Amino acid sequence: MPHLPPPRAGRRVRSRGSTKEEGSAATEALVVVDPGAVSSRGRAAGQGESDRSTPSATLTHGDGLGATRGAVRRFRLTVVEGPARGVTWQSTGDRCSIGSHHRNDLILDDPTVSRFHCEILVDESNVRVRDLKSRNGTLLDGVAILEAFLRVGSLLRLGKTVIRFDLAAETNHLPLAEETRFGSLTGVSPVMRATFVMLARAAESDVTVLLEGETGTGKSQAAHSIHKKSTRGEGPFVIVDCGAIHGNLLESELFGHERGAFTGATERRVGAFEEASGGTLFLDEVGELPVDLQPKLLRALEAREVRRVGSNGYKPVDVRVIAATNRDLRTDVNSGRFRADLYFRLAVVTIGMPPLRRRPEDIPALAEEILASLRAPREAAEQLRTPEFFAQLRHGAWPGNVRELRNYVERCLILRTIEPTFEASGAAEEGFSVDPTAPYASERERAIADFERRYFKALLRLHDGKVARAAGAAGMDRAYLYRLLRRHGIEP
Ligand SMILES: Nc1ncnc2c1ncn2[C@@H]1O[C@H](COP(=O)(O)OP(=O)(O)OP(=O)(O)O)[C@@H](O)[C@H]1O
Repeated sequence: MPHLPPPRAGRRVRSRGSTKEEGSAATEALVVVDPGAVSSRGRAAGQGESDRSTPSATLTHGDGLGATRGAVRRFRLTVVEGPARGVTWQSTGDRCSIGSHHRNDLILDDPTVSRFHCEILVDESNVRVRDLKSRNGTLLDGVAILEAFLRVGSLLRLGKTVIRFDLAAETNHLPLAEETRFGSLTGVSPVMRATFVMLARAAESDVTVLLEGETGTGKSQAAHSIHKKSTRGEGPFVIVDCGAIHGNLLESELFGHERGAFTGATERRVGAFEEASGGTLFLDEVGELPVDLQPKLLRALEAREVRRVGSNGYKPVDVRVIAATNRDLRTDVNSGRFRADLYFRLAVVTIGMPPLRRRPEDIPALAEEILASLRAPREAAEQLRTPEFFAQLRHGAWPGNVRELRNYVERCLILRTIEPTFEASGAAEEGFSVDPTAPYASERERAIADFERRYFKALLRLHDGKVARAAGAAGMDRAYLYRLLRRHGIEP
């Protein structure tokens, strides 16, 4: 698998490590409503989930298209209570962000609604609502939720506003790339091919892009691939890891400094913006940018000119900016940790890199590519190319996504043995394992996915692989159980 090449003239800095409105939600609960309830009302069966969020940007899609046909059910929202009563909204894609800010899909002019209050995401198997750390919380049928499945007729309360959710009979068709590669990224799954469409469109323009996704999902690779395919591809690609550099130094890293600007500034230094001139500046972990630096970055993005620390004058720069984050910055905007104006400057286009657990069908292709890139002796690689090995890979939880997959395959290759995957080892021994370095929302997601996989495997073992019997014993619809088994790649 190709690694990100060392950037030309660039460098990579590795990571170190209003007043309260009415209707405040006192407690929050994670409500998981059986999505089968939606299916039984005529929804198309399928697989995939989605968790990434995006504002109403020019290029959006769901990471949970799960759509072999690239289609998701259309849905409709009706405001039934509150200042916007009577307003209706119909989806044209796979999501709807709701809030009082004008960059939402459904804009609610209600002071009790947060700027980015919540988001609704649809994929082939379910529809979910996710609260974006709103001030007054999101209540689903009277219960405060962080994330929950929606049913037809569900009522969502956001402050003083109540919205009814309905599915339409029609579907929305979302574009999928025919190619199974984009630059150095590989993906055969519909969700990855949908991502490739977004990345390709971003490469055609000079627009600022915000890449969102968990660690190891390929954000850096995506940024570099966009750069290479853009008209700036021959120019420099400069990377600054905003989470790795201390505040003061970060300012100098980004904008440069004059000699004597501060203690230790013995030489004049050109910053990343100037260094990337004619090319692309990649701001990794942009959510870590200290609050006092945010206005300076905003100014640089707006005016396309920078001022070195210790200098009086501004210098124009010709740079395309791509930023990446493993957090949902909208929640940081709500909490005041990230400036809204900077967020919008960065998120002109937002693209979500889907986690590997949402696209297990990509794993064999990725593993093949990893094996080829490791240039191992043929016989050693052949030993691993077994159906058992690939089946095990598909069942892994991969909280570290493609990076973890790569490390795992490499380890197996070196040790010439098939080691237990994360799920098979840690989770089975301890019953439950968590990664406290990962964001809470993604860890919770992973825990739920882990639980489902282990539960269904144990359930099937208990019932000798008889799905109908297992479904009956578990109190589930058989078709729904089949669908979940398919989603998790579990063979009955
Ligand atoms: N779709 C993909 N196809 C091929 N390789 C991939 C893909 N996604 C990720 N990788 C590989 O996974 C590893 C991690 O990718 P990358 O560094 O781009 O992830 P990231 O999202 O930027 O991670 P972090 O947030 O931790 O910086 C790299 O070795 C990269 O080559």
